[in-house]
Amino acid sequence: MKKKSIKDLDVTGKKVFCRVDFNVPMYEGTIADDTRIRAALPTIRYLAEHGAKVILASHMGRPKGQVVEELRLGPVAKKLEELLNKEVRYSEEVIGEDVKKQVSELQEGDILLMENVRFHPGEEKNDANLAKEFAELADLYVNDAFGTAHRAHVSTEGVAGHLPSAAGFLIEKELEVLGSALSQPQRPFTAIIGGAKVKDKIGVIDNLLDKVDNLIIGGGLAFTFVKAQGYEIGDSLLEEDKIELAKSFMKKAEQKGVKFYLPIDAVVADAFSESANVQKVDIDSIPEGWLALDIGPKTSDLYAGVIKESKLVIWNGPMGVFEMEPFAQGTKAVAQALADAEDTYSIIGGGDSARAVEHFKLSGQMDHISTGGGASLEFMEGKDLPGIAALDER
Ligand SMILES: Nc1ncnc2c1ncn2[C@@H]1O[C@H](COP(=O)(O)OP(=O)(O)O)[C@@H](O)[C@H]1O
Ligand SMILES: O=C(OP(=O)(O)O)[C@H](O)COP(=O)(O)O
Repeated sequence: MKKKSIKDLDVTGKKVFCRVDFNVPMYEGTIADDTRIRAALPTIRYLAEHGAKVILASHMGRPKGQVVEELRLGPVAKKLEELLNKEVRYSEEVIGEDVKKQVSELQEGDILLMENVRFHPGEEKNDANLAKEFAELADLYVNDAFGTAHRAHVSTEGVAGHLPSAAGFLIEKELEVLGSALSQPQRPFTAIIGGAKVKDKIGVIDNLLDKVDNLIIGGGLAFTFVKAQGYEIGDSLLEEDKIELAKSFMKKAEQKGVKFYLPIDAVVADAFSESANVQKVDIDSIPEGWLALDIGPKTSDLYAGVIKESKLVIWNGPMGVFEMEPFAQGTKAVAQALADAEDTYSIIGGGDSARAVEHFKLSGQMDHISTGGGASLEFMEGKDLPGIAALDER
């Protein structure tokens, strides 16, 4: 089931609705990491150089169907202009008169970025009317938003039903690299899961247990498991209704002979702040009212040892709140262990994990840095990604 590539489309003179993932981390109004924008450049350049009228669509953050000023794509349009060295038009609305007018004015090779598609309440509901409205803007649909390919939203899935469609270069590359690493994984195969999107990732763990030899848990996610082990976790991140599920995963791991690693110590703070009081404690001693914001040094050593012995490691989600110096050590230790492990093929998945590796200046020592966190995980689980499934076949 090979999907069409943009090279299979005749794009010259055509209006191409191109979904990209410009969900980049922002810090005080500026783009903290432009990896995802750079990753989309080959497709955007190809379209423009082949005379397409390019309409770019992306989301940023989770504005839940409302306009959130800080999540406007203006800074992204500027950054894109800088990277392409070419004018990028920008509309401050998702759909409406301004977008329509600007689209009608596009000449061959011109590029227009529309506003954050998640400002529209229909986007995440995969609303049929919005899909038609997007489709009416264009002649062709290209999806290059690998990071959002696991979402069945209008701009990633719904609109594909109305237009001839194809995958962009980034999606092709991601599928090729991830597909070949996972078709017959080198073993021991280790997955490291961290970060804060507990709801999203907890289900992934279930499926990974069928595939991996070692499963390492860190980040905010870990504390639902620590609680399930029977320890007190103070005010750490907790998904109360997932405790039973966490218990069942630990049982499944045991039955399947998968080694399941959880933090044995933690860095705790009395507030979610860089200037909080901080201490390192064993996992059974998290004080009441304190928050665990990083794995501790004993855990870092334990995890580094497992990484060293692995042949393939996929890593999604930081081990702690690495953006704040006092809670960055765990993430740094894991990144460093991956960088040092020469016989280990390392795949980094996800915006924040990629940002962490970049932050520690270790990107060059990783084998593949995926632009998708949740998307790469779901792909590795063997799930169909709706944003890819919806594209035309060759
Ligand atoms: N112990 C923790 N408590 C709260 N937040 C955490 C903790 N550990 C990591 N985080 C946060 O998780 C965020 C990343 O989570 P997530 O979006 O799930 O990762 P990714 O983008 O790599 O998939 C980071 O901003 C980090 O600060
Ligand atoms: O950043 C993203 O996912 P990731 O954090 O799993 O890499 C994508 O842009 C998808 O965003 P979403 O998880 O809000 O749908």
